[in-house]
Amino acid sequence: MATGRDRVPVEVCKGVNGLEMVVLREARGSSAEVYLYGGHVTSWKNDHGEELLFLSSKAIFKPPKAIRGGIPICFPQFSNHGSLEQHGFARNRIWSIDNDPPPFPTNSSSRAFIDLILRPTEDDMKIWPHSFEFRLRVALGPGGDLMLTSRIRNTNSDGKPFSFTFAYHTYFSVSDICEVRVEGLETLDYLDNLQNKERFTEQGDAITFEAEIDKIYLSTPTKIAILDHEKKRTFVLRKDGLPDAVVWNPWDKKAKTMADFGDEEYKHMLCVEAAAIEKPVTLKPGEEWRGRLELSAVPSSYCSGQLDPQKVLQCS
Ligand SMILES: O=P(O)(O)OC[C@H]1O[C@@H](O)[C@H](O)[C@@H](O)[C@@H]1O
Repeated sequence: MATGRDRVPVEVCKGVNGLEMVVLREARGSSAEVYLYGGHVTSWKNDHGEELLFLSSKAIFKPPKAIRGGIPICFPQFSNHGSLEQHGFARNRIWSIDNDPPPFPTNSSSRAFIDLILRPTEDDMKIWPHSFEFRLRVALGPGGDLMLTSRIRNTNSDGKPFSFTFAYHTYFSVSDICEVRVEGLETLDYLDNLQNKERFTEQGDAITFEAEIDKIYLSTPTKIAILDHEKKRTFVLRKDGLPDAVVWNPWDKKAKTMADFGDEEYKHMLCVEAAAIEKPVTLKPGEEWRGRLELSAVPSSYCSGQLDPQKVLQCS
C-alpha cells in the first residue's frame, strides 16, 4: 500500500475550458488524466504514450454536459433505470480532492494515485434525498494498469437506507470496431436496451460487432477481455463488486444524432462498462459499498484465437 512518503506527487492543472484536472504519471511512462468535473478519467496512456481510452473530438467540456469518452461515472442511477436524469448526476458534478481519505486496505503497489470525493449539495438532495460520501481513488499500477475504486457510504442521519445503480462507463479506443471481439460474456443472459430491456441469452461465440449494440450482460465473470486484432492489443477488465457489464456502441445512425460525437467515431470506440444494475445496491446508514475496476492493456499478437481470457493473460 502506498504511503504518503513513497507516493508520487500528482500534478493539478487546468484542462479544457479551464476545468481542473489531475495528471498521474508512473515511473515507466504511463499516465492518466482525471477531471474534477465528473471525477472523470479522460486519458489513460501506456508507457509508449499510446492513448488507450476513446475521447470524442467533439466532447463538450462544459457543465452540465458530461464529457463524451474516457470513464464517466454513472451514479446513483444507470441510464434511464429510474426517475433521475440519464446516468445520474455524479458525472456532471464538480468533485473535490480528498487529501485525507480513510485508510485504504489495498495490496496495490501503486504510487501514483488521486483520491476524490463527492458529497451531495442541498440542490442534489432535492432530486435524490440522501446524504452520501462517494470516494473515488484513481491509481496507476507500476505496469501501467489503471485502477478505479469507488467507496460509497450512506451518511443519512434520518435512519433511512438508499439504493442505487452504478457503472464505470468506460470508452475503450479500438482500431476498427469490426475487427474487435469481446470474450467472457458468451452464453450469458442480457437485457437488450434496444428491445425494451427484454431478457435474452447470448450465443456461445465471442461477441463481435456489425450494428448498434446496447446490452446489459448479467452476472458476468470478474474478468472480461476485449481483443483488438488490428492493434494486436487486448484490454483486460478485472472487476469486483460489479456483477453486470454493459456493452454499447451507437453505430452510424445513432452517432449522427449525438451532438458531441463525430459521425464516424463509432468505428474507433467500444464501451464495456463494469456495473451494478440488475440488483440495485442498498446501503443502510453507516454502511459502505465498494466497486473496483482494474484495466490492463496487453499485447495480443500470440493470443488470437484463444477464447479464454485467462489464457490471454497467461501468454501476454
Ligand atoms: O449519451 P449518454 O447519456 O452518455 O449515454 C450513452 C449510452 O450509455 C450506455 O451505457 C447506455 O446503455 C446507452 O443506452 C446510452 O445511449
